[in-house]
Amino acid sequence: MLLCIDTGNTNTVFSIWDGERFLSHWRIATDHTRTADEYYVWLETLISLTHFELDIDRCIISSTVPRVVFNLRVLCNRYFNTRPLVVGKPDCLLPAQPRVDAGATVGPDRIVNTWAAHARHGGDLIVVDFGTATTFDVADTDGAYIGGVIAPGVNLSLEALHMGAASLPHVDVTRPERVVGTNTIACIQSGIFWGYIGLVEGIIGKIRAERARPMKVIATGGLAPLFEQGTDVFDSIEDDLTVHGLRLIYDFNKEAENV
Ligand SMILES: Nc1ncnc2c1ncn2[C@@H]1O[C@H](COP(=O)(O)OP(=O)(O)OP(=O)(O)O)[C@@H](O)[C@H]1O
Ligand SMILES: CC(C)(CO)[C@@H](O)C(=O)NCCC(=O)O
Ligand SMILES: [K+]
Repeated sequence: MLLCIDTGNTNTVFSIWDGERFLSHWRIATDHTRTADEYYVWLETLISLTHFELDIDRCIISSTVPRVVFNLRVLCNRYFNTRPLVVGKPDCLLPAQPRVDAGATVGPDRIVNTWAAHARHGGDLIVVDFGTATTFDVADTDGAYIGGVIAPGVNLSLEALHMGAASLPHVDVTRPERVVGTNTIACIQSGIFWGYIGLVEGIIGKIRAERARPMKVIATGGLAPLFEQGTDVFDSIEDDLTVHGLRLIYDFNKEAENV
């Protein structure tokens, strides 16, 4: 079985692929101090609550937090007796190379999202990921990442407002009934919800104008279903996009006899 690990700046998702389907999607807060032993105890407990055998012998990692990779490697080596593929490292082959400025690095999650969306939909695409950051990844017709946009994430913006303004409370993001709020919380919720709708629609419109071609828009990340309620720019919402891409990239390396 293949263990796919997707580490974002806020959360890390562990998913187990049995060759035909994902058996699990388990989430833990990203914390660079967590040790391999801690990951294993947590994973083993969750696995013991299911009906399947612990049979992991392969592993692939995407991490936007460089510091956690060391302990994840130790987890794979020590407990699953396998050397993991790490997206973005030279020994992990990519089905399509990012076409960006010489020497520029691209977040591995963005490379993985782009390839996953390409495999599912083909053609020119924009992937919108509502994670810690709100990112837009542009895929060329061959599925290569060719650039994008990074904006502050929804929860980060809410937190910044609360931190920077003495009288503004922390509020949860939700779709407000009206645009014009009649209390502080409703005003903030409107600013965030309709503000991000405007940001997403505006950026997608500008990318389409710049690229001058039709592009499908695929949305992912925990907040995608909420924002879908305020716009019709998304062609599809896919909550498993990153781990799906990890599985595809692992298979690509296997076919190339790189693992
Ligand atoms: N209605 C909601 N209000 C606030 N947060 C929500 C809501 N629905 C989902 N979420 C958040 O979405 C998150 C899951 O999204 P996702 O995994 O894409 O992002 P993340 O884990 O925050 O970011 P990253 O992947 O960068 O670590 C959960 O942590 C959850 O807090
Ligand atoms: C933009 C984030 C934080 C989104 O998770 C991540 O992809 C990242 O750290 N990227 C590095 C810079 C880049 O992608 O251009
Ligand atoms: K993510």
